[in-house]
Amino acid sequence: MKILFIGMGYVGTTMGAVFANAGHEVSGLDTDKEKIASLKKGELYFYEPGLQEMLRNQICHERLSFTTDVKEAIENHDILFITVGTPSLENGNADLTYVKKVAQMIGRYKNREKTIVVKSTVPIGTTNKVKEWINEESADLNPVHVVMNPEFLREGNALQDALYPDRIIIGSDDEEALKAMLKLYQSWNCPILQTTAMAAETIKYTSNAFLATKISFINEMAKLCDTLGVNIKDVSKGMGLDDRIGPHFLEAGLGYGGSCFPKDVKELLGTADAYQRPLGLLKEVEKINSNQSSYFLEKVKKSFDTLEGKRIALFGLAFKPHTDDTRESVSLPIIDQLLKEKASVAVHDPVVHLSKDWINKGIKQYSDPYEAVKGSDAILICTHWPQYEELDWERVRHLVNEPSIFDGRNMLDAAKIKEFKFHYKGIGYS
Ligand SMILES: NC(=O)c1ccc[n+]([C@@H]2O[C@H](COP(=O)([O-])OP(=O)(O)OC[C@H]3O[C@@H](n4cnc5c(N)ncnc54)[C@H](O)[C@@H]3O)[C@@H](O)[C@H]2O)c1
Ligand SMILES: O=c1ccn([C@@H]2O[C@H](COP(=O)(O)OP(=O)(O)O[C@H]3O[C@H](CO)[C@@H](O)[C@H](O)[C@H]3O)[C@@H](O)[C@H]2O)c(=O)[nH]1
Repeated sequence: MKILFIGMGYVGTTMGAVFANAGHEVSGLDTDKEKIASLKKGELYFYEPGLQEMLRNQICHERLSFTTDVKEAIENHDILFITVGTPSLENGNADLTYVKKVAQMIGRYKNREKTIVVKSTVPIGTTNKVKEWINEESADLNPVHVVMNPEFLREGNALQDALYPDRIIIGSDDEEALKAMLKLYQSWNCPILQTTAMAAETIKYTSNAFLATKISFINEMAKLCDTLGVNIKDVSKGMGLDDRIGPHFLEAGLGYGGSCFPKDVKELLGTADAYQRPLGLLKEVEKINSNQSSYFLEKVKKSFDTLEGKRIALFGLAFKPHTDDTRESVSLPIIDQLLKEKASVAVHDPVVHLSKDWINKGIKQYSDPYEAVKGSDAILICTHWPQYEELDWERVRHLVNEPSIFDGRNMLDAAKIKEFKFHYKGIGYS
Protein backbone atom coordinates (compact mmCIF):
# COMPACT_ATOMS: atom_id res chain seq x y z
CA MET A 1 0.00 0.00 0.00
CA LYS A 2 1.14 3.60 -0.58
CA ILE A 3 1.14 5.51 2.67
CA LEU A 4 1.89 9.13 3.47
CA PHE A 5 3.05 10.34 6.88
CA ILE A 6 2.48 14.05 7.47
CA GLY A 7 4.90 15.29 10.16
CA MET A 8 8.37 13.75 10.21
CA GLY A 9 9.06 14.03 13.94
CA TYR A 10 9.79 11.19 16.34
CA VAL A 11 6.51 9.41 15.61
CA GLY A 12 6.19 10.03 11.86
CA THR A 13 9.78 9.08 11.09
CA THR A 14 9.69 5.95 13.23
CA MET A 15 6.33 4.73 11.99
CA GLY A 16 7.19 5.63 8.38
CA ALA A 17 10.33 3.50 8.55
CA VAL A 18 8.47 0.66 10.27
CA PHE A 19 5.67 0.57 7.67
CA ALA A 20 8.29 0.65 4.88
CA ASN A 21 10.07 -2.21 6.64
CA ALA A 22 6.75 -4.11 6.55
CA GLY A 23 6.78 -3.81 2.75
CA HIS A 24 4.67 -0.70 2.12
CA GLU A 25 5.65 2.19 -0.10
CA VAL A 26 5.97 5.11 2.30
CA SER A 27 6.46 8.81 1.80
CA GLY A 28 7.18 11.32 4.56
CA LEU A 29 6.02 14.91 4.26
CA ASP A 30 7.18 17.78 6.45
CA THR A 31 7.09 21.54 6.06
CA ASP A 32 10.53 21.79 7.64
CA LYS A 33 12.91 21.78 4.67
CA GLU A 34 16.01 21.10 6.77
CA LYS A 35 14.53 17.99 8.34
CA ILE A 36 13.48 16.64 4.94
CA ALA A 37 16.88 17.42 3.38
CA SER A 38 18.57 15.51 6.18
CA LEU A 39 16.18 12.54 6.02
CA LYS A 40 16.59 12.33 2.22
CA LYS A 41 20.31 11.80 2.80
CA GLY A 42 19.46 9.00 5.23
CA GLU A 43 20.55 11.14 8.16
CA LEU A 44 18.32 10.96 11.18
CA TYR A 45 18.26 14.44 12.72
CA PHE A 46 17.46 13.12 16.20
CA TYR A 47 18.84 10.29 18.28
CA GLU A 48 16.85 7.06 18.38
CA PRO A 49 18.66 3.71 18.69
CA GLY A 50 18.46 1.54 15.55
CA LEU A 51 16.31 3.94 13.54
CA GLN A 52 19.11 5.38 11.40
CA GLU A 53 19.96 1.89 10.06
CA MET A 54 16.34 1.05 9.27
CA LEU A 55 15.86 4.43 7.62
CA ARG A 56 18.88 3.97 5.32
CA ASN A 57 17.91 0.41 4.54
CA GLN A 58 14.39 1.40 3.51
CA ILE A 59 15.63 4.34 1.42
CA CYS A 60 18.04 1.96 -0.38
CA HIS A 61 15.17 -0.44 -1.08
CA GLU A 62 13.20 2.52 -2.49
CA ARG A 63 10.34 1.89 -0.08
CA LEU A 64 10.86 5.16 1.81
CA SER A 65 11.10 8.69 0.41
CA PHE A 66 10.64 12.22 1.70
CA THR A 67 9.12 15.39 0.33
CA THR A 68 8.06 18.95 1.11
CA ASP A 69 5.66 19.05 -1.84
CA VAL A 70 2.32 19.17 -0.04
CA LYS A 71 0.04 19.12 -3.10
CA GLU A 72 1.75 16.27 -4.87
CA ALA A 73 2.07 14.20 -1.70
CA ILE A 74 -1.61 14.52 -0.79
CA GLU A 75 -2.83 13.92 -4.34
CA ASN A 76 -0.75 10.77 -4.82
CA HIS A 77 -1.61 8.90 -1.62
CA ASP A 78 -4.79 7.20 -0.43
CA ILE A 79 -3.80 6.54 3.20
CA LEU A 80 -2.57 9.61 5.03
CA PHE A 81 -1.29 9.48 8.62
CA ILE A 82 -1.31 12.73 10.61
CA THR A 83 1.73 12.75 12.91
CA VAL A 84 2.24 16.45 13.62
CA GLY A 85 2.82 17.78 17.13
CA THR A 86 0.11 18.72 19.63
CA PRO A 87 2.12 20.70 22.22
CA SER A 88 0.61 22.43 25.24
CA LEU A 89 -0.77 25.94 24.97
CA GLU A 90 -0.10 28.39 27.84
CA ASN A 91 -3.38 27.31 29.46
CA GLY A 92 -2.43 23.61 29.31
CA ASN A 93 -4.83 22.68 26.50
CA ALA A 94 -3.38 20.90 23.47
CA ASP A 95 -2.51 23.21 20.59
CA LEU A 96 -4.44 21.92 17.57
CA THR A 97 -3.04 24.48 15.13
CA TYR A 98 -0.84 21.95 13.32
CA VAL A 99 -3.52 19.24 13.12
CA LYS A 100 -6.07 21.73 11.81
CA LYS A 101 -3.63 23.08 9.21
CA VAL A 102 -2.92 19.57 7.98
CA ALA A 103 -6.65 18.77 7.79
CA GLN A 104 -7.23 21.94 5.76
CA MET A 105 -4.29 21.08 3.52
CA ILE A 106 -5.76 17.63 2.92
CA GLY A 107 -9.13 19.21 2.11
CA ARG A 108 -7.56 21.64 -0.33
CA TYR A 109 -5.67 18.98 -2.33
CA LYS A 110 -8.00 16.01 -1.95
CA ASN A 111 -8.67 14.65 -5.43
CA ARG A 112 -10.25 11.23 -4.68
CA GLU A 113 -11.47 8.96 -1.86
CA LYS A 114 -8.95 8.93 1.01
CA THR A 115 -8.42 7.40 4.44
CA ILE A 116 -7.04 9.76 7.07
CA VAL A 117 -5.42 8.25 10.14
CA VAL A 118 -5.07 10.56 13.14
CA LYS A 119 -1.99 9.29 14.98
CA SER A 120 -1.13 12.50 16.82
CA THR A 121 -2.40 12.54 20.39
CA VAL A 122 -5.50 14.73 20.11
CA PRO A 123 -8.07 15.97 22.64
CA ILE A 124 -11.18 13.85 22.96
CA GLY A 125 -13.54 14.75 20.10
CA THR A 126 -10.87 16.05 17.71
CA THR A 127 -10.94 13.17 15.20
CA ASN A 128 -14.53 13.97 14.31
CA LYS A 129 -13.53 17.62 13.87
CA VAL A 130 -10.68 16.60 11.55
CA LYS A 131 -13.31 15.19 9.18
CA GLU A 132 -15.25 18.47 9.34
CA TRP A 133 -12.09 20.56 8.75
CA ILE A 134 -11.21 18.46 5.69
CA ASN A 135 -14.71 18.65 4.23
CA GLU A 136 -15.04 22.41 4.88
CA GLU A 137 -11.95 23.01 2.76
CA SER A 138 -12.64 20.46 0.01
CA ALA A 139 -14.27 20.90 -3.39
CA ASP A 140 -13.90 17.16 -4.06
CA LEU A 141 -17.09 15.19 -3.31
CA ASN A 142 -15.48 11.76 -2.91
CA PRO A 143 -15.74 10.41 0.64
CA VAL A 144 -13.07 10.85 3.25
CA HIS A 145 -12.72 8.10 5.88
CA VAL A 146 -11.25 9.22 9.19
CA VAL A 147 -9.91 6.96 11.94
CA MET A 148 -8.09 7.53 15.21
CA ASN A 149 -5.07 5.29 15.74
CA PRO A 150 -3.16 6.47 18.83
CA GLU A 151 0.53 5.77 19.13
CA PHE A 152 2.09 4.27 22.26
CA LEU A 153 5.79 4.14 21.37
CA ARG A 154 8.36 5.41 23.85
CA GLU A 155 11.33 7.49 22.83
CA GLY A 156 14.57 5.59 23.24
CA ASN A 157 12.70 2.34 22.60
CA ALA A 158 10.67 3.51 19.64
CA LEU A 159 11.59 0.81 17.14
CA GLN A 160 10.87 -2.09 19.45
CA ASP A 161 7.61 -0.50 20.55
CA ALA A 162 6.54 0.19 16.96
CA LEU A 163 7.51 -3.25 15.67
CA TYR A 164 6.08 -5.18 18.62
CA PRO A 165 3.34 -3.08 20.24
CA ASP A 166 1.27 -4.44 23.12
CA ARG A 167 -1.90 -3.42 21.29
CA ILE A 168 -3.25 -1.49 18.34
CA ILE A 169 -6.26 0.74 18.88
CA ILE A 170 -8.39 1.80 15.93
CA GLY A 171 -11.31 4.09 16.57
CA SER A 172 -13.93 5.08 14.02
CA ASP A 173 -17.57 4.57 13.13
CA ASP A 174 -16.58 4.48 9.45
CA GLU A 175 -16.53 0.86 8.21
CA GLU A 176 -14.24 1.65 5.28
CA ALA A 177 -11.69 3.29 7.56
CA LEU A 178 -11.72 0.31 9.95
CA LYS A 179 -11.34 -2.12 7.03
CA ALA A 180 -8.35 -0.17 5.67
CA MET A 181 -6.67 -0.19 9.09
CA LEU A 182 -7.21 -3.92 9.64
CA LYS A 183 -5.60 -4.58 6.25
CA LEU A 184 -2.71 -2.26 7.02
CA TYR A 185 -1.99 -3.91 10.37
CA GLN A 186 -2.65 -7.49 9.23
CA SER A 187 0.98 -8.57 9.68
CA TRP A 188 1.22 -7.19 13.24
CA ASN A 189 0.97 -9.86 15.89
CA CYS A 190 -0.87 -8.20 18.79
CA PRO A 191 -4.42 -7.58 19.97
CA ILE A 192 -6.32 -5.04 17.87
CA LEU A 193 -9.14 -3.18 19.58
CA GLN A 194 -11.81 -1.59 17.40
CA THR A 195 -13.77 1.17 19.04
CA THR A 196 -15.11 4.67 18.50
CA ALA A 197 -12.81 7.60 17.69
CA MET A 198 -13.60 9.25 21.03
CA ALA A 199 -12.82 6.06 22.97
CA ALA A 200 -9.52 5.70 21.07
CA GLU A 201 -8.60 9.28 21.97
CA THR A 202 -9.58 8.64 25.59
CA ILE A 203 -7.54 5.40 25.73
CA LYS A 204 -4.41 7.34 24.72
CA TYR A 205 -4.86 10.01 27.42
CA THR A 206 -5.92 7.63 30.17
CA SER A 207 -2.99 5.30 29.43
CA ASN A 208 -0.50 8.13 29.84
CA ALA A 209 -2.36 9.49 32.86
CA PHE A 210 -2.32 6.08 34.52
CA LEU A 211 1.43 5.62 33.94
CA ALA A 212 2.04 9.14 35.28
CA THR A 213 -0.07 8.20 38.33
CA LYS A 214 2.09 5.13 38.97
CA ILE A 215 5.20 7.34 38.91
CA SER A 216 3.78 9.98 41.25
CA PHE A 217 2.45 7.27 43.55
CA ILE A 218 5.87 5.67 43.93
CA ASN A 219 7.52 9.08 44.33
CA GLU A 220 5.14 9.94 47.16
CA MET A 221 5.98 6.60 48.79
CA ALA A 222 9.70 7.28 48.26
CA LYS A 223 9.41 10.43 50.37
CA LEU A 224 7.73 8.43 53.13
CA CYS A 225 10.54 5.86 52.80
CA ASP A 226 13.10 8.65 53.25
CA THR A 227 11.44 9.50 56.56
CA LEU A 228 11.12 5.89 57.65
CA GLY A 229 14.57 4.81 56.50
CA VAL A 230 13.05 2.17 54.21
CA ASN A 231 14.51 1.30 50.80
CA ILE A 232 12.01 2.30 48.07
CA LYS A 233 13.75 0.06 45.53
CA ASP A 234 12.89 -2.98 47.66
CA VAL A 235 9.36 -1.65 48.06
CA SER A 236 8.93 -1.25 44.27
CA LYS A 237 10.36 -4.69 43.67
CA GLY A 238 8.12 -6.28 46.27
CA MET A 239 5.03 -4.53 44.95
CA GLY A 240 5.90 -5.32 41.35
CA LEU A 241 6.06 -9.05 42.02
CA ASP A 242 2.28 -8.97 42.35
CA ASP A 243 0.96 -9.64 38.83
CA ARG A 244 -1.93 -7.29 39.46
CA ILE A 245 0.48 -4.41 40.09
CA GLY A 246 3.36 -5.30 37.74
CA PRO A 247 6.96 -4.11 37.94
CA HIS A 248 6.80 -1.26 35.42
CA PHE A 249 6.73 2.48 36.10
CA LEU A 250 7.53 2.07 39.76
CA GLU A 251 10.98 3.64 39.59
CA ALA A 252 11.09 6.46 42.10
CA GLY A 253 13.16 9.52 41.28
CA LEU A 254 12.89 12.97 39.79
CA GLY A 255 9.53 12.24 38.22
CA TYR A 256 8.27 12.26 34.66
CA GLY A 257 9.27 14.64 31.90
CA GLY A 258 9.26 14.42 28.13
CA SER A 259 7.00 15.62 25.38
CA CYS A 260 4.05 13.44 26.36
CA PHE A 261 3.19 12.83 30.02
CA PRO A 262 3.28 16.47 31.18
CA LYS A 263 1.27 17.78 28.24
CA ASP A 264 -1.19 14.89 28.09
CA VAL A 265 -1.91 15.03 31.82
CA LYS A 266 -2.57 18.77 31.47
CA GLU A 267 -4.86 18.30 28.48
CA LEU A 268 -6.89 15.57 30.20
CA LEU A 269 -7.26 17.75 33.30
CA GLY A 270 -8.46 20.62 31.10
CA THR A 271 -10.97 18.45 29.24
CA ALA A 272 -12.37 17.08 32.50
CA ASP A 273 -12.69 20.60 33.93
CA ALA A 274 -14.44 21.76 30.76
CA TYR A 275 -17.03 19.00 31.28
CA GLN A 276 -17.29 19.87 35.00
CA ARG A 277 -15.84 16.48 35.97
CA PRO A 278 -12.60 17.60 37.66
CA LEU A 279 -9.99 14.87 38.16
CA GLY A 280 -8.74 15.43 41.71
CA LEU A 281 -6.47 12.40 41.70
CA LEU A 282 -4.73 13.45 38.49
CA LYS A 283 -4.31 17.02 39.77
CA GLU A 284 -2.44 15.59 42.73
CA VAL A 285 -0.31 13.44 40.38
CA GLU A 286 0.74 16.57 38.52
CA LYS A 287 1.43 18.47 41.73
CA ILE A 288 3.59 15.67 43.15
CA ASN A 289 5.53 15.53 39.90
CA SER A 290 6.18 19.24 39.73
CA ASN A 291 7.43 19.29 43.34
CA GLN A 292 9.81 16.39 42.86
CA SER A 293 12.83 18.39 41.70
CA SER A 294 12.47 20.85 44.64
CA TYR A 295 12.42 17.89 47.00
CA PHE A 296 15.64 16.66 45.40
CA LEU A 297 17.32 20.08 45.51
CA GLU A 298 16.39 20.49 49.16
CA LYS A 299 18.43 17.36 49.85
CA VAL A 300 21.39 18.91 48.02
CA LYS A 301 21.03 22.23 49.82
CA LYS A 302 20.85 20.58 53.24
CA SER A 303 24.36 19.23 52.69
CA PHE A 304 25.91 22.67 52.26
CA ASP A 305 25.63 25.95 54.17
CA THR A 306 25.18 27.61 50.80
CA LEU A 307 25.39 26.56 47.16
CA GLU A 308 27.06 29.85 46.28
CA GLY A 309 30.43 29.17 44.68
CA LYS A 310 29.98 25.41 44.81
CA ARG A 311 30.86 23.43 41.72
CA ILE A 312 28.12 21.01 40.73
CA ALA A 313 28.59 18.27 38.15
CA LEU A 314 25.25 17.33 36.63
CA PHE A 315 24.90 14.03 34.78
CA GLY A 316 22.14 13.75 32.17
CA LEU A 317 20.23 16.36 30.20
CA ALA A 318 17.78 14.18 28.26
CA PHE A 319 14.36 13.60 29.85
CA LYS A 320 15.16 9.88 29.89
CA PRO A 321 18.02 7.67 28.65
CA HIS A 322 18.54 6.67 24.99
CA THR A 323 17.12 9.86 23.56
CA ASP A 324 18.42 13.37 22.84
CA ASP A 325 15.03 14.87 23.63
CA THR A 326 15.12 17.52 26.36
CA ARG A 327 11.47 18.57 26.14
CA GLU A 328 10.21 18.98 29.73
CA SER A 329 13.45 17.45 30.98
CA VAL A 330 13.75 18.00 34.71
CA SER A 331 17.50 18.64 34.30
CA LEU A 332 16.90 22.10 32.82
CA PRO A 333 14.90 23.64 35.70
CA ILE A 334 17.36 22.03 38.10
CA ILE A 335 20.27 23.76 36.31
CA ASP A 336 18.34 27.03 36.38
CA GLN A 337 17.80 26.72 40.12
CA LEU A 338 21.48 25.89 40.73
CA LEU A 339 22.46 29.02 38.78
CA LYS A 340 20.03 31.11 40.83
CA GLU A 341 21.75 29.79 43.95
CA LYS A 342 25.04 30.97 42.37
CA ALA A 343 26.56 27.52 41.99
CA SER A 344 28.73 26.80 38.97
CA VAL A 345 27.47 23.95 36.84
CA ALA A 346 29.35 21.45 34.67
CA VAL A 347 27.19 19.03 32.69
CA HIS A 348 27.59 15.79 30.85
CA ASP A 349 25.20 13.91 28.61
CA PRO A 350 26.17 11.14 26.17
CA VAL A 351 24.06 12.54 23.31
CA VAL A 352 22.51 15.93 24.15
CA HIS A 353 24.42 19.08 23.24
CA LEU A 354 23.40 22.11 25.24
CA SER A 355 22.06 24.99 23.16
CA LYS A 356 23.98 28.27 22.94
CA ASP A 357 21.47 29.94 25.29
CA TRP A 358 22.54 27.61 28.09
CA ILE A 359 26.23 27.91 27.31
CA ASN A 360 25.79 31.70 27.42
CA LYS A 361 24.39 31.35 30.92
CA GLY A 362 27.81 30.03 31.93
CA ILE A 363 27.17 26.29 31.92
CA LYS A 364 30.15 24.22 30.89
CA GLN A 365 29.47 21.02 28.98
CA TYR A 366 32.00 18.18 28.87
CA SER A 367 32.02 15.19 26.56
CA ASP A 368 34.03 13.25 29.13
CA PRO A 369 32.25 12.61 32.44
CA TYR A 370 35.60 12.46 34.27
CA GLU A 371 36.36 16.00 33.10
CA ALA A 372 32.91 17.15 34.24
CA VAL A 373 33.45 15.94 37.81
CA LYS A 374 36.92 17.45 38.29
CA GLY A 375 36.91 19.61 41.42
CA SER A 376 33.15 19.21 41.97
CA ASP A 377 31.50 19.55 45.35
CA ALA A 378 28.55 17.36 44.37
CA ILE A 379 27.49 15.11 41.52
CA LEU A 380 23.80 15.21 40.62
CA ILE A 381 22.44 12.36 38.49
CA CYS A 382 19.34 13.45 36.59
CA THR A 383 19.04 10.92 33.73
CA HIS A 384 19.32 7.17 34.05
CA TRP A 385 21.98 6.69 31.34
CA PRO A 386 23.45 3.22 31.93
CA GLN A 387 26.94 4.64 31.19
CA TYR A 388 26.93 6.22 34.64
CA GLU A 389 26.67 2.82 36.30
CA GLU A 390 29.79 1.75 34.41
CA LEU A 391 31.96 4.69 35.48
CA ASP A 392 35.18 4.02 37.34
CA TRP A 393 33.87 5.50 40.60
CA GLU A 394 37.21 5.00 42.31
CA ARG A 395 38.72 7.31 39.69
CA VAL A 396 35.84 9.74 40.11
CA ARG A 397 36.46 9.76 43.87
CA HIS A 398 39.98 11.02 43.25
CA LEU A 399 38.84 13.75 40.86
CA VAL A 400 36.16 15.41 42.98
CA ASN A 401 36.61 18.04 45.66
CA GLU A 402 33.78 16.69 47.87
CA PRO A 403 32.62 13.06 47.56
CA SER A 404 28.86 13.69 47.39
CA ILE A 405 26.46 12.00 45.01
CA PHE A 406 22.78 12.90 44.74
CA ASP A 407 21.16 10.28 42.59
CA GLY A 408 17.87 11.59 41.20
CA ARG A 409 17.21 8.28 39.47
CA ASN A 410 18.25 5.85 42.23
CA MET A 411 20.39 4.19 39.58
CA LEU A 412 23.62 3.48 41.47
CA ASP A 413 24.11 0.70 43.97
CA ALA A 414 24.26 2.63 47.26
CA ALA A 415 26.25 -0.01 49.11
CA LYS A 416 28.88 -0.29 46.36
CA ILE A 417 29.26 3.44 45.91
CA LYS A 418 29.75 3.95 49.62
CA GLU A 419 32.69 1.53 49.46
CA PHE A 420 34.46 4.28 47.50
CA LYS A 421 33.80 6.64 50.42
CA PHE A 422 31.10 8.68 48.74
CA HIS A 423 28.20 10.26 50.62
CA TYR A 424 25.27 8.96 48.60
CA LYS A 425 21.64 10.07 48.62
CA GLY A 426 18.91 8.90 46.30
CA ILE A 427 15.17 9.48 46.64
CA GLY A 428 13.75 7.04 49.19
CA TYR A 429 17.07 5.29 48.89
CA SER A 430 20.50 5.89 50.38
N1 LIG B 1 7.28 11.55 20.77
C1 LIG B 1 6.68 10.46 21.21
O1 LIG B 1 7.31 9.60 21.83
C2 LIG B 1 5.22 10.24 20.96
C3 LIG B 1 4.66 8.96 21.21
C4 LIG B 1 3.30 8.77 20.98
C5 LIG B 1 2.51 9.80 20.52
N2 LIG B 1 3.07 11.03 20.30
C6 LIG B 1 2.22 12.10 19.75
O2 LIG B 1 2.48 12.14 18.34
C7 LIG B 1 2.44 13.48 17.87
C8 LIG B 1 3.75 13.86 17.22
O3 LIG B 1 4.76 13.83 18.21
P1 LIG B 1 6.31 13.96 17.83
O4 LIG B 1 7.05 13.86 19.11
O5 LIG B 1 6.62 13.04 16.72
O6 LIG B 1 6.32 15.46 17.31
P2 LIG B 1 7.56 16.30 16.70
O7 LIG B 1 7.43 17.65 17.23
O8 LIG B 1 8.82 15.53 16.89
O9 LIG B 1 7.25 16.30 15.13
C9 LIG B 1 6.18 16.95 14.53
C10 LIG B 1 6.57 17.26 13.08
O10 LIG B 1 5.45 17.80 12.38
C11 LIG B 1 5.93 18.77 11.46
N3 LIG B 1 4.84 19.63 10.99
C12 LIG B 1 4.21 20.64 11.65
N4 LIG B 1 3.25 21.16 10.87
C13 LIG B 1 3.26 20.47 9.69
C14 LIG B 1 2.49 20.54 8.51
N5 LIG B 1 1.52 21.44 8.36
N6 LIG B 1 2.78 19.68 7.51
C15 LIG B 1 3.76 18.78 7.62
N7 LIG B 1 4.52 18.65 8.75
C16 LIG B 1 4.27 19.49 9.76
C17 LIG B 1 7.03 19.50 12.24
O11 LIG B 1 7.90 20.18 11.39
C18 LIG B 1 7.68 18.31 12.97
O12 LIG B 1 8.76 17.78 12.21
C19 LIG B 1 2.06 14.33 19.10
O13 LIG B 1 0.68 14.49 19.12
C20 LIG B 1 2.52 13.47 20.27
O14 LIG B 1 1.79 13.73 21.44
C21 LIG B 1 4.41 11.27 20.49
O1 LIG C 1 9.28 4.13 36.55
C1 LIG C 1 9.43 5.17 35.89
C2 LIG C 1 9.25 5.23 34.49
C3 LIG C 1 9.42 6.44 33.84
N1 LIG C 1 9.79 7.55 34.52
C4 LIG C 1 9.94 8.86 33.81
O2 LIG C 1 8.77 9.07 33.04
C5 LIG C 1 9.07 9.82 31.86
C6 LIG C 1 8.47 9.17 30.63
O3 LIG C 1 9.12 7.96 30.37
P1 LIG C 1 8.62 6.94 29.23
O4 LIG C 1 7.19 6.67 29.41
O5 LIG C 1 9.53 5.79 29.22
O6 LIG C 1 8.92 7.80 27.90
P2 LIG C 1 8.04 8.53 26.79
O7 LIG C 1 8.83 8.45 25.54
O8 LIG C 1 7.63 9.87 27.29
O9 LIG C 1 6.74 7.61 26.56
C7 LIG C 1 5.46 7.89 27.15
O10 LIG C 1 4.76 8.85 26.36
C8 LIG C 1 4.56 8.44 24.99
C9 LIG C 1 3.88 9.62 24.28
O11 LIG C 1 2.52 9.68 24.52
C10 LIG C 1 3.72 7.18 24.96
O12 LIG C 1 3.51 6.78 23.61
C11 LIG C 1 4.41 6.07 25.73
O13 LIG C 1 3.58 4.91 25.76
C12 LIG C 1 4.67 6.57 27.16
O14 LIG C 1 5.39 5.58 27.91
C13 LIG C 1 10.61 9.94 31.83
O15 LIG C 1 10.97 11.22 32.31
C14 LIG C 1 11.08 8.86 32.79
O16 LIG C 1 12.32 9.20 33.40
C15 LIG C 1 9.97 7.50 35.90
O17 LIG C 1 10.29 8.50 36.54
N2 LIG C 1 9.79 6.30 36.54
